[in-house]
Amino acid sequence: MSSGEFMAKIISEIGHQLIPFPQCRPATVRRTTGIRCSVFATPSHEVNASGARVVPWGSEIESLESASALKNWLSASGLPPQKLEIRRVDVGERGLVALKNIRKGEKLLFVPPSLVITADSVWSCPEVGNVLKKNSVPDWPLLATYLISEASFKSSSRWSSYITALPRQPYSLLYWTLTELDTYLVASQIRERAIERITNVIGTYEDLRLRIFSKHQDLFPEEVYNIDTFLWSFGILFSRLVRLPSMDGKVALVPWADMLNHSPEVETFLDYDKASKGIVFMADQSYQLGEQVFISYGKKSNGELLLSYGFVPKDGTNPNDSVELSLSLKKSDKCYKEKLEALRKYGLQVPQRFPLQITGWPVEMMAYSYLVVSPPNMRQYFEEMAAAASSRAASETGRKYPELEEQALQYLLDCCESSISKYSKFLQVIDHFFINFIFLSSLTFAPSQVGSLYVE
Ligand SMILES: C[S@@+](CC[C@H](N)C(=O)[O-])C[C@H]1O[C@@H](n2cnc3c(N)ncnc32)[C@H](O)[C@@H]1O
Repeated sequence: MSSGEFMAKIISEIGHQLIPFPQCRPATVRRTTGIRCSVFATPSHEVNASGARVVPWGSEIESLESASALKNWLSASGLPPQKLEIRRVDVGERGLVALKNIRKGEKLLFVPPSLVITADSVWSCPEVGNVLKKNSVPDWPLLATYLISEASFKSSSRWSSYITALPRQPYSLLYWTLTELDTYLVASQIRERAIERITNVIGTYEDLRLRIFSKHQDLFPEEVYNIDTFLWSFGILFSRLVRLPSMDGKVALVPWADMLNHSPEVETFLDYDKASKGIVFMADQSYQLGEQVFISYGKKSNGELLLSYGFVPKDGTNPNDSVELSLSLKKSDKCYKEKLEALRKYGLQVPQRFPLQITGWPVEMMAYSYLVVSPPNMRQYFEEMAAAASSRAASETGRKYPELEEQALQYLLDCCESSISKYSKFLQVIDHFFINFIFLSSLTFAPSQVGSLYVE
């Protein structure tokens, strides 16, 4: 099936049917001959335990051999001596650990700009880069194509050691089948966002293929530039690309620094330091020799971390975790029309989603709930409640209606229960899933990472 057909299928079948993902297509091995700029392009896609096609570059994530080759190459290319070292770690499989005791506030890690990949990086095949730039391809698809192009040059590419150390199959929802999304994320908004993201990646590839690749087949052979390699490169970008605030938000892949794993308990992040002219970050806590050092990928919920990085922190460890609760007017409400009008006036929808955090919920959600349960004799307050629910009326936000309090809370409780009840199917399949997981190791997340999906 072509990626276009796949996209049409995923759009038409977003429902509950089982559909194959593109990596399930039979692996075809073709060799390129005499292709200028792609002389090393001979990908022979392997198939992993679950039948997914994996790219012929990168390495298994547990491989430390490629990581130490990366370190040697970086050192020879200008990476100064570092306070951190790549090791196998308990959280994130591979990560950076302290080579000495580190004080809070200490500047950690230094990567010079010459070792950073951005949209301005030099291409091993300049013609490929020129064609993309002439067609005004934006940064993300440009970088995705850059990674594939450099990977196809194998050891002739400047980035060969870096690419070899990248995961061959990044942990990413891009590799989940629709059945897996339906099974494990049935009641989560992340399911829709994952489908949207997969559809966007496929759409982006299709756009590049039709607009550019098909017109320059000598530069962009399908053996190299196909949906499997694009799923890989976008998976790498989603899980490793950083935005550098001090470089006007420029996006970059920062070899070495991208070996840092995320902890919800730290706030420090990577940035360009204008004074020392390199990528650095400050430790916001002290570390003992041999301890893993973390950065923050942002204040993200467990669902958002799963969406971009393919993992979920251990239960209860993410203070930024939140789930979205969907509230709606009751169809049987005698004042349905009036309430709907009031909500629309303040830009609210039916249903409307609100974020629920372990630490509390937004006052706007309570106001929406008051409106849902308020009886006809309180119609003079409908607008006031809708305004408070939209947070447009600062003075009304947080106002209480004691006579409605119990009903409003009961309504919220019912909504929570109804949302959680969608996971009954999940609970039934979980045992089955674990048995399969142990024997096939076929899914892209570890059992310890599954637990908190339940609460979404
Ligand atoms: C920027 S990379 C970090 C380096 C990565 N561990 C490696 O070996 O290539 C991001 C990926 O690391 C893993 N990761 C990062 N933080 C994690 C955490 N707290 N728990 C589990 N996996 C994590 C996820 O697979 C994520 O997609």
